[in-house]
Amino acid sequence: MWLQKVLVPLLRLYLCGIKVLLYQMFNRSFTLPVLPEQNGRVAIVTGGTRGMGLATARHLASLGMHVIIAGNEREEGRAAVVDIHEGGCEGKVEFIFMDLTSLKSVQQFVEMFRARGLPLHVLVNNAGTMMVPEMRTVDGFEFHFALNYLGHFLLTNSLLDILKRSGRQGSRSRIVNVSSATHYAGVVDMEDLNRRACYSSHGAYAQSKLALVLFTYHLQEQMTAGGFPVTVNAVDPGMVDTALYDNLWSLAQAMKKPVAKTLFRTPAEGASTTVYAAVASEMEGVGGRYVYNGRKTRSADLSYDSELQAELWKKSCELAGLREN
Ligand SMILES: NC(=O)c1ccc[n+]([C@@H]2O[C@H](COP(=O)([O-])OP(=O)(O)OC[C@H]3O[C@@H](n4cnc5c(N)ncnc54)[C@H](O)[C@@H]3O)[C@@H](O)[C@H]2O)c1
Repeated sequence: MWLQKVLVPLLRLYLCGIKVLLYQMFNRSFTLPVLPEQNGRVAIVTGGTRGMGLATARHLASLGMHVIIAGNEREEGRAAVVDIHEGGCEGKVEFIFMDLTSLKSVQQFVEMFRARGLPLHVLVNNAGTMMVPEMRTVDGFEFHFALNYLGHFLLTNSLLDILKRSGRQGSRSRIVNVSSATHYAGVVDMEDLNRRACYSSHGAYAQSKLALVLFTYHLQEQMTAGGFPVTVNAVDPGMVDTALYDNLWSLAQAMKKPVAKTLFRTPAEGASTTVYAAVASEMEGVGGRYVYNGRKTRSADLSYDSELQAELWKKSCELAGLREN
């Protein structure tokens, strides 16, 4: 059990990391094309207070977008807003509190957003955590599963009617789910989504990122079937030097530092694929893709399993207290 649930996910995850680093050693970061102005359009970026979320929020605001940063760190949120405004961006930026580890907090954020009566053109599900020790959220869910996946599942579904209303043929609303190459090492354990049997932080992180890809494909299918003007894509930013690695074991931290300096991407480079999926003209009408380094890439074989997609969707509705549609 330990071998299969702890050691194997750990080795698979580090193997994924090595592959990404080798790629980054020989390939430059993706360069964004010229992006269209976004004046009058509205975006929500979860976890936009630092790292790639902040870089994404800054870039979208520089295009004239009204950006709402949703996060659980108020001080960091205020500082992010000041930082973006001081950079002389074109758009409006604000921070609204939302803790993705609490379903109630997500619902309160949605209520607050609805009360504003704003449209929503871009939703970037970026917030995340990695390799936290075994912990439960206030709702009793495993931390990675709740924060990286289930909170975003509830947020997206709760905002879907606004996204549908805000999109048009030729100018669809866009949902961008920030996944990771670690999803290739992931397994979704439908019998034990909360990983109670034998906890591995590596396995839990990889599962949450695979769940996001399964969710992306299933939701896109629903949008296409219903003829709704909304597209959904998953993006993979590569390995990026951010606070995400703060929970690594101390030995791994020490080894990471020199490697990160030379081979990791900067937050702005990492955010470029997210920004591309969120606003590039080339991505208009394009959905159900896994985008890496600005290109459509094949995701893990498991992620295309439509039965697993549907099963996860059904279970997620139950867990998040949503009615299945
Ligand atoms: N850094 C990498 O190498 C890398 C690689 C692949 C994917 N990713 C993904 O990119 C995304 C952004 O990560 P990053 O690298 O910029 O890390 P980061 O730690 O700098 O940013 C994470 C963001 O999530 C927010 N967050 C954390 N807990 C939250 C909660 N409970 N509620 C709301 N927001 C919360 C943080 O406040 C922060 O703004 C994550 O989803 C991560 O899994 C990162």
